[in-house]
Amino acid sequence: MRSAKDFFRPLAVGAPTPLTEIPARPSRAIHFFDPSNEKMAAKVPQMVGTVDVLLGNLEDAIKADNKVAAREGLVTIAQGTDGLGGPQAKTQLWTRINALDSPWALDDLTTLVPAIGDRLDVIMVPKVQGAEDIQYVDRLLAQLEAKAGLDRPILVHAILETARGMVNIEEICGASPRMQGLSLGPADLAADRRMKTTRVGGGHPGYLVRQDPPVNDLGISEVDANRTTYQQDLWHYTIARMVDACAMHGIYPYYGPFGDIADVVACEDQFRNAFLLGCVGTWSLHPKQIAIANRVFSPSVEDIRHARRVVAAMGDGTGAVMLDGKMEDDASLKQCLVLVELAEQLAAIDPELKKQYDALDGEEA
Ligand SMILES: CC(C)(COP(=O)(O)OP(=O)(O)OC[C@H]1O[C@@H](n2cnc3c(N)ncnc32)[C@H](O)[C@@H]1OP(=O)(O)O)[C@@H](O)C(=O)NCCC(=O)NCCSC(=O)C[C@](C)(O)C(=O)O
Ligand SMILES: [Mg+2]
Repeated sequence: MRSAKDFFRPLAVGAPTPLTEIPARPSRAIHFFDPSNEKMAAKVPQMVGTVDVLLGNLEDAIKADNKVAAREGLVTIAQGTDGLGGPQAKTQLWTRINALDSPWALDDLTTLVPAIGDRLDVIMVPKVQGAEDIQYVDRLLAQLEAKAGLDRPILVHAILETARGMVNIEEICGASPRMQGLSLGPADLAADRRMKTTRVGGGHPGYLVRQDPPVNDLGISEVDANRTTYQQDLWHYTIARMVDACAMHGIYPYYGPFGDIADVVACEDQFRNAFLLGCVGTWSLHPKQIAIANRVFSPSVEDIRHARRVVAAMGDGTGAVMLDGKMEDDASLKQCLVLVELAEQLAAIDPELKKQYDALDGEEA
C-alpha cells in the first residue's frame, strides 16, 4: 500500500502528475470495434460524435492471428481520425489491451502509448485479479508516458472477470489514482465462478422465484406447478458490489456486454437495471446497441421535470415539503441533484437531449 502522501506523486521522473479527481465525462456507450476488421474500422470515422466512447478491442473476440493487425489498426485509426480521443473530444478513445499474462499485453502498451498516448483516454485491463495488476500497469504507464513526453495521465479501467477480482474489488478501485472505473465481464466471471450459464450477460430463465402454493383446508400446500414465476437478475449482487466500490473511490461503474444482439428488448432491460442501480454506462457490441445505451443512460425528460420541481420546492435544501402527495426532504433532493447534474453533463455534448431538457425551462415548478 502506498502512503497517502505519495499517492498522487508520479511513478516515474517526468511522468504527468496523477489526477486527484476522475472527470465525469459522458460514457453512456463504450462501443467495441475490432481494429483489424476492415468493415468495422471503416465505420469508425462516421461514428465519431454519435457515441460517447469508441473502444479498439485487442483482447478476446480478436483472433490470435490478428492481434498485431488489431494493434496496428488502432494506431492508424487513432492517428487518422479527427475528433477522436483526447481531453476535448466529444468521442473518447479507449482500448482494451490483452490480459497481462498473455504474450501480447506488453507490446500493446509499449506500442500504443508512444504512438497514440495523447489520444488514448482510458486503457481497459481485462481479468484484473488484484491491486498488483493495477500497480504493474500504473508504473509501466508512468515510464512510457515520461518517455513519450505526455502531459496528461492515461486512465485505467478494470474488468471484473474472476472471483478473485470480485473479492479484491475495493483494493482494485483504490490501487491507483489512474483508476477510472470498473466493468462487469459476465462471461469470464461466470466461467471462473463455475456458474452454469452459457451466455454473455443477461438473465437466465432458470434463475427464478415462484409464487407460494395454494393451501388446502388443512393448511397444507397443494403443489401446483402452474404458479407464476418471476425471473431474477443473475447480476444483481455483482453490479451492486461494483457500484459501492466505485462510489467509495470516486470512480465509475459500467454494466458490460449483452451478447444477445437480436434481443434489443432484454438488452434495454438489463442496461436499465444497471442505470437504476448506479452505473453510468455500458458496452455496445453492435451499432444497434448504441442507441439503446444512449437512451437508457440519459435521464428521461419526466425524471428531470420531477427532479427540477423538487429542487425548486426545496428552496435552501433543508427541511421537508409535500409535493404531489409525497414527502420530499434533504435526501430526496440529493437524489434529484444526481439526475439534474447528469442531465447537464449530457446536454453539454448531446444537442438533441439538450433540446428536450431545455423545453422544460418554461414549465412552472
Ligand atoms: C457480434 C458481431 C460478431 C456481429 O457481427 P455481424 O457482422 O454478424 O453483424 P451485422 O449485423 O451483419 O453487421 C452489420 C454491419 O455492421 C458492422 N458492424 C458489426 N459490428 C460492428 C461494431 N461493433 N462496430 C462497427 N461496425 C460493426 C458489420 O461489419 C456490418 O458492416 P457492413 O454493413 O459494411 O457489412 C459483431 O458485431 C462484433 O464482433 N462485435 C464486437 C464483439 C466484441 O467486441 N466482443 C468482445 C466484447 S464482449 C467480451 O469480451 C466478454 C467479456 C467482457 O470479456 C466477458 O464477459 O468475459
Ligand atoms: Mg472476458
